[in-house]
Amino acid sequence: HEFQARELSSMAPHVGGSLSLSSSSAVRLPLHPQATTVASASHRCSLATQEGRAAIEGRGICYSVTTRQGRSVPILKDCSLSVPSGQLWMLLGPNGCGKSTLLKVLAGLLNPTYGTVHVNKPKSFVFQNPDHQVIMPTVEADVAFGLGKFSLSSDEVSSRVSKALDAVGMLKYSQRPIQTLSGGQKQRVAIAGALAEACKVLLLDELTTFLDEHDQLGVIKAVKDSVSSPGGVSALWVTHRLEELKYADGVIYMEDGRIIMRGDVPTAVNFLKEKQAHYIDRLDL
Ligand SMILES: Nc1ncnc2c1ncn2[C@@H]1O[C@H](COP(=O)(O)OP(=O)(O)OP(=O)(O)O)[C@@H](O)[C@H]1O
Repeated sequence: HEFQARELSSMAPHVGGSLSLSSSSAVRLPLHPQATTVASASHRCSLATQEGRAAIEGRGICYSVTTRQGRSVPILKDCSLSVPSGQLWMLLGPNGCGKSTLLKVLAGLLNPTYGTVHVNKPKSFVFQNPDHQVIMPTVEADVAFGLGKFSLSSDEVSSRVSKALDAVGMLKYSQRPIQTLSGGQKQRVAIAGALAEACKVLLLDELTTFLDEHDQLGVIKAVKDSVSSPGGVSALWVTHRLEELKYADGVIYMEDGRIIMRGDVPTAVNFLKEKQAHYIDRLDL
C-alpha cells in the first residue's frame, strides 16, 4: 500500500494524492429490484442517449451537507456523467474530491440536492474493506444469502450461485470457510453475490486499495469478465490505481466536487500526462 502511495505521488501527484488508509465501513448492499429514476431535481432533462438509455446516468448532480452552524457546504457541484450498458468506467480524482459521495448518490444511498440520477436495476454497491463484505460462514452460503428474498427453488439458487462463482473464478472455493480467504478472494465473493442477484449495475468503491498485486488483478479481471460477458452488466469503479485504467472502457476524473474530464482511455492518459507536466513545471526545479 505504501508502495502504491509513493508510486502515485511521484508519478502523478494531482491524480492520486496521498492514499487514505481509513476505511469506510463496508457492506455489500443490494439495492431495489426495479429500474426507476430518482429525481430530487429542480430541473429534469432527457435521460436518453443517442444510442439508447445509458446504464448509469446523472445530470447536474449537486450534493451539499449542512454544518451545525447551518452553513451549506457543497460536496458535489453540477456533476453529469453517463456510463453505457455493458461497459466498465473508472472514476478517478484526488482524496476528498467527491468520488465516494458521487457513487453513493448513484447508488441511491444519498439523495442529491439537485440533479437527476438514473441507474439500471438491480444494482449493487460494494465497498472497499473486504473483511466486512462477506457475512456467511462459507463461500457458497454467502453468495446464496442475497437470493433469500427472491423465493427461488433450491435448484435455481444452486445454479445461480455456481454461475456467479464461476464468473469470478471462485467456483472451486465454494465450500471454503470465508475466514480462510484472502482479501481479494473475499472481494470476488462479494462481487459474485451481486452477480447471483442478476445485478445490472455494479458500483464499486476502491475495491483494490488493500489488495496485493495478485488479488488486485483477480478482482479487476472478475469485474471486466462480468462486464464483457453477454447480459450487459455495467460497472463504475472508483480507484486511485492508474495501472487499472487498461481495463476501462471510459474514465471520469473529478476535482473539488466537479467532473472535469470524461473520455476514453487515450483521452484520459493525455489528460493525466498534461496534469503531471503542469505540476512538474510549477515545481520550478
Ligand atoms: N457528511 C459529510 N459531512 C461533511 N463533509 C463531508 C460529508 N461527506 C463527505 N464530506 C466531505 O466531502 C468531500 C468528499 O468526500 P468523498 O469521501 O466523497 O471523497 P473521495 O473522493 O471519495 O475521497 P477518497 O479518495 O479519500 O476516498 C470530503 O472533503 C469529505 O470530507
